[in-house]
Amino acid sequence: MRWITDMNDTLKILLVEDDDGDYFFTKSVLEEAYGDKCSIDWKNNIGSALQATQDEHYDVFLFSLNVGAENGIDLTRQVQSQGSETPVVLLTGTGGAGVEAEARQAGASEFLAKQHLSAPLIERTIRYAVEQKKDEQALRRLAHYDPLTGLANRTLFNLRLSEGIATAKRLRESIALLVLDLDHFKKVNDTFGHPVGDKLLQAVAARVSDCVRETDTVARLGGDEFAVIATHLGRRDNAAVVANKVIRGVARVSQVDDQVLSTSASVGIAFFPEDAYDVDDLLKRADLALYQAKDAGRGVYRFYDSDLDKKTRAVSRLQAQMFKSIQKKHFVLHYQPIVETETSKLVGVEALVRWEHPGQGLVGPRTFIPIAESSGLIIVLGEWILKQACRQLKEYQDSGLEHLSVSVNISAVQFNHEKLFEHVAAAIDQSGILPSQLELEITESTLMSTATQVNETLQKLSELGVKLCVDDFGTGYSSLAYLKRFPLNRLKIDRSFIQEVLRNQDDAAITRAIITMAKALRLEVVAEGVETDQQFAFLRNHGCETVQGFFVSRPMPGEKLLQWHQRYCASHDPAGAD
Ligand SMILES: Nc1nc2c(ncn2[C@@H]2O[C@H](COP(=O)(O)O[C@H]3[C@@H](O)[C@H](n4cnc5c(=O)[nH]c(N)nc54)O[C@@H]3COP(=O)(O)O)[C@@H](O)[C@H]2O)c(=O)[nH]1
Repeated sequence: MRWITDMNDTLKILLVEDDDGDYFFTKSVLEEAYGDKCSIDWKNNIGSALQATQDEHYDVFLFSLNVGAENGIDLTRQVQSQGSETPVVLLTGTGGAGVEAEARQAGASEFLAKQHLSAPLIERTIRYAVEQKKDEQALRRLAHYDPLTGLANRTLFNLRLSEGIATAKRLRESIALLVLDLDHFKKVNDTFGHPVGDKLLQAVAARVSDCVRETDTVARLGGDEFAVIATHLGRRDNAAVVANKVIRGVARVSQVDDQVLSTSASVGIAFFPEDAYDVDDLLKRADLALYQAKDAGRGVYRFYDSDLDKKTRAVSRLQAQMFKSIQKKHFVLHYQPIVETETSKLVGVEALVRWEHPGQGLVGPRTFIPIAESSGLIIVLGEWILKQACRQLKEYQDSGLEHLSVSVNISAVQFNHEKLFEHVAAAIDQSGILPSQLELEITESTLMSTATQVNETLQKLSELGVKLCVDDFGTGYSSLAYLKRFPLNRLKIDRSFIQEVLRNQDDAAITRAIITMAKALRLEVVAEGVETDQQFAFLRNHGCETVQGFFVSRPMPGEKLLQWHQRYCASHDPAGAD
C-alpha cells in the first residue's frame, strides 16, 4: 500500500458510483479539496471496480452504498477478502446505524453522507481513514514482526508454517524447517555488551534473508534463535544447500561496530511430512537436530534423525526414573575391599553405586552415571553417596575395623560444582569419621580439565585432611607435571594395564614405571582389576602397596562386608587380620 506522506504526493482514488450526477458532484468536491493532487478512476459497476482493485494500486476506495442492483458493502467485503490494505470510505445516501455497523464489519473505515459532502469534510474523512489504516498496519506489524531485526516473529512464523503445511499437503510437496542458533552468542553479549549483541543479530538476520528465496520465511524465534521455512524445495538435499549457504553467510559477519567477531551458527533441519505433520512437532524435531549439530562441534548442520530421537527419549525417561529413584532411595552402595599386598590386610573399601531399578533389577553405574552427569542429577546423587559411604565406614569402624578408610568416586561434573567442598565436609562431620579416612577418586581428565579451579578445590580438600587419589591412572593425559602441582596422595593404576601385566611386556613396563614414579614422588599406589594370584604376586614383588579386584573380592552390599572379612581373615595369615 502507498501512503500519502505530504502534499507533494498525488492521491489516487477509485470512485465506484453508478449515478452520473453523484459522480460529477463527488469529483468536483474532491478537486476542490486536493486540486491537481488527486487522480480519480471512476467505475460505475461492481465487475469493473473489482477488476480495477486488482490491476491498479489506490490510496483510497470511495464506494457508493448502492451500485446498480448491487451493494458497496459487498464490494468492500470482496476487496478485503483479496487481502487489500486500501482504506474504504463508504458514500451513503440516507444511511443509518444498521448500515454503518454492517459496513464496519465488512471492513469499511469511514462513512460520508452524500447530502453533506463538502471539500473539508471529504479531505478530513479520507485523512482519518488513511491514518486509521496506518495505525492498524503498525499494530499488525508489532504483533507479527520482531522489532529488532524486522523479521517475522514467532506468531507470524507459526501462521506461515501452518499455511505452508496446508499448501504443501494440497500440492503433495515437502517443506524444510531450518532452525538456526548462533554459537556462543552469550559470550558476545557478555564481552562487548548488548548493543553490539543487538547489531550482530541484525547483521545475521540480513545475511540469512540474503541466503534464501523471497518466498521463504525467515523468522526470529527469540534470543539468538532463527528459523527458515523453505518451500518448493524439490529434492531433500536442497535443504542442505540452503543450510550451508546460511552457515557460510553468518560466518561472514566478522565485524560489528569496531569489534572484530568470529561468528558461527549451527542448524537443525526437519521436513514436513517425512519427520512431522504439524507445526509443534516439526519445530521440536528441528530443535533436536539443532542439538545434534551443536554437539557435533558447532558451525554445522544436522538433519533430524528418528533413531537419535528414540535414544534421546530413552535417556529422558531414564532421567525421570532416576530422579524418582533418588527420592525413593532406590540407590545402594556396594563396597569392594582394598588390601595391602605385604600383609594381605584389609585397609580400605571403594564405594560403588548401584541402582535398584524397580523393573530392571540391579543396574550398574556405567549405564546411569553418564546420564546423571549430563542431567546434573549427579550432584544430588553424589551428595547422598558421600554421606552414605561415610556413614557406612563409621559402622564398620564401630564394629572393629577402626583403621579402615573409604574411597568415593567423584565425577567431573561433581568436582566442578561449587558445593563439592561443602558436601564433603558435611558427610565427614555428620558421620563422625576422620577426614583422612575418606579418599576421593578423581580421574586424570577431571584433573586436567580446568586446572586453576581444580587446584583450588584440591587444596581446600587437602587442607581439610581428605586423601586424594588419581583414578584410572595411565589412561589420560601424558602430561605428568600435575602430579607435582596438585596435593595428591595416591595413584590408582588402571585395570587395563593389570589385565595384561603378565602377558604384555609394555603393560608390565608401564606398571613398573608407575610404581617407581609414584615412590619417587612420595605417592602411594593402588592397582585395580587384580583378578589372579599371579597378578597379585607381580604387584607385590614390584612394590605396589595396595590392590583391589575380583582376586580379593567382587564389590558386595554393605551388610556383607563384615562376614566376608571374617572369612577372609580365616583363610589368610592371621597377622593380616585387623
Ligand atoms: N561418580 C561415580 N562413579 C562411580 C560410582 N560408582 C561407580 N562409579 C564408576 O562407574 C564405573 C563402573 O563401576 P562398576 O561397574 O562398579 O565397576 C567397578 C568394579 O566393579 C570394577 N572392578 C573391580 N575389580 C575388578 C576386576 O578385578 N575386574 C574387572 N573386570 N572389574 C573390576 O571396576 C570398577 C571400579 O572402577 P574404578 O572406579 O576405576 O575403581 C567406574 O568407572 C566407577 O568409577 C560412584 O559412586 N560415583
